[in-house]
Amino acid sequence: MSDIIKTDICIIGAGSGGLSVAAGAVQMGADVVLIEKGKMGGDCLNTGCVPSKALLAAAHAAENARTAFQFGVDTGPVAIDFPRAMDHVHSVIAGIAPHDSVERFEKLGCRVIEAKAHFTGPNEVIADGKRIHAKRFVIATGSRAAVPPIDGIDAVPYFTNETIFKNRICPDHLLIIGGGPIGLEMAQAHQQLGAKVTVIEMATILPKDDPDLVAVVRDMIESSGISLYEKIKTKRVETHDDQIRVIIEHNGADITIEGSHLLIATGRKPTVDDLGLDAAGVTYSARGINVDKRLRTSNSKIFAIGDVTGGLQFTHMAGYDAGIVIRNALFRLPAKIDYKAVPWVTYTNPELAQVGLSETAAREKFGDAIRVVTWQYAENDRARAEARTKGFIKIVTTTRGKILGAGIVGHQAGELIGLWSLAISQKMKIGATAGMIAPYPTLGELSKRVAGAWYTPSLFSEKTRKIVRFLLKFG
Ligand SMILES: Cc1cc2nc3c(=O)[nH]c(=O)nc-3n(C[C@H](O)[C@H](O)[C@H](O)COP(=O)(O)OP(=O)(O)OC[C@H]3O[C@@H](n4cnc5c(N)ncnc54)[C@H](O)[C@@H]3O)c2cc1C
Ligand SMILES: NC(=O)c1ccc[n+]([C@@H]2O[C@H](COP(=O)([O-])OP(=O)(O)OC[C@H]3O[C@@H](n4cnc5c(N)ncnc54)[C@H](O)[C@@H]3O)[C@@H](O)[C@H]2O)c1
Repeated sequence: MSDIIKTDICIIGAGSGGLSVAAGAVQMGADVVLIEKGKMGGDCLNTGCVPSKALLAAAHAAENARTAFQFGVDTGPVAIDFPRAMDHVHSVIAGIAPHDSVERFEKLGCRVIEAKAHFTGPNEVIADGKRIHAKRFVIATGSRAAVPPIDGIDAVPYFTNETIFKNRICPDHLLIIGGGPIGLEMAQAHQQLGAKVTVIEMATILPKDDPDLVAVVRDMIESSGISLYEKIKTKRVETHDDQIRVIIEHNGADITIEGSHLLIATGRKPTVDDLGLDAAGVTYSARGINVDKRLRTSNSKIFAIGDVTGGLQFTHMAGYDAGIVIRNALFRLPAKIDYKAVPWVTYTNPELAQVGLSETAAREKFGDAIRVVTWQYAENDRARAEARTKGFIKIVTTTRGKILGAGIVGHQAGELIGLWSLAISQKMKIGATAGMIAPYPTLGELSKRVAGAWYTPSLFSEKTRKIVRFLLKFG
């Protein structure tokens, strides 16, 4: 226990947030110690974004084959080899892993310690028997699945995001408690790979998203054959022979749903246990570590970023937070977080993407002094050519045309939302997108057309017609 390492920055957690701080800081000349107790790359690489999107890609491939007949392409019955779909998932992880590896970070110049870390005081962390004293610490310990205290839950086997990607047998009937992004992405992935799926949600699905956009996803979920129960109380879970039973209360009566497997996808809890936060003088709650706008904790030499702060739990936000910390810790700039233009995407088919204020949030802030314009995928020629006509784009502006928020539900919505993130972060007006030349035929034209729709009432008004008729009198 006598080794003392003195360093500029000590980072606890090598997930999306910790790795971004480490890579940035070391390449800018700081001495960096990076500590990871599990797999390098954290949740996103090993048990989150990457495996979920890889499994969805396999599932969408199956669905595309099933629906290819509409293009005159007959595939015959589609056979799913579930273990090979999982092999695809793990080959994608393995392909990305070197980028997040101990070897790469050591090559960059970081000292990587593979052990569990905890604070022993305001300026000391211990890991692997080494005492680390740093000018600044960064806590980037992420989050884990929060399992609700449902009666009987401790006596039934269930998956969380940490175990579901290890499963190599296609469930006969996957029961999913929780209809957020994890629940819905996994529901669609498994349904398209051949499982029967039931989703049980205590509120409404995707409760953080615009209900008009969510309605399109709900329609897709239900029409694909997934059973969906919303506004439901889960009373109890139990095993029966080799099956799992979920007992729910529906319209005042108890209903028993029986399935072969259970996935819990009911949100996250921050990883704050056994970190010695009290010794470090860092305050926290069940939601996560408290931080100010510069991401400093109650101990100003210790920063916290990413999921552990309980904010917007996305990989791109952990990366964004990392940039704020680098500016504060390395350059002593008072950089502050600004979450006005944070996009997020749920990668179901159709995808649902959102950035800025939703219509509801905008009405709460501006009352009726907003304008809302929409444009349907069905009116986009590329969407028609690809038979992807479900969905629409919705833009919310001030009455003077400042863009406040954008929501898109439809094919490739996640690829389309970037333009609107930029527009909001740069405080652009709707005229900028209306005037943009969009290549034809692309889904990108949706953005131009919805912006054009903003001008339709004034452009094709009686007043404009009068002006045009007047000007035409002059030849
Ligand atoms: C199924 C699923 C799908 C997702 N899909 C997406 C998506 O498509 N897009 C998106 O943007 N986000 C997605 N997310 C969210 C995303 O994974 C997280 O927001 C992101 O990983 C958070 O990064 P982080 O660095 O804060 O934490 P993590 O990635 O969780 O990293 C924290 C690291 O800290 C380590 N650690 C914890 N305690 C200690 C300790 N005491 N000592 C040493 N090390 C420690 C952990 O082992 C872990 O490696 C998904 C999440 C899940 C679960
Ligand atoms: N595409 C993406 O970017 C993506 C994908 C997956 C996860 N994530 C991130 O991971 C986070 C966690 O995802 P998540 O889906 O677990 O959490 P979530 O908090 O977003 O959704 C959980 C859902 O479970 C419901 N729920 C909670 N307790 C319940 C109970 N007892 N019975 C029935 N329903 C219950 C909630 O009402 C909610 O709709 C997300 O919020 C997001 O930040 C992102």
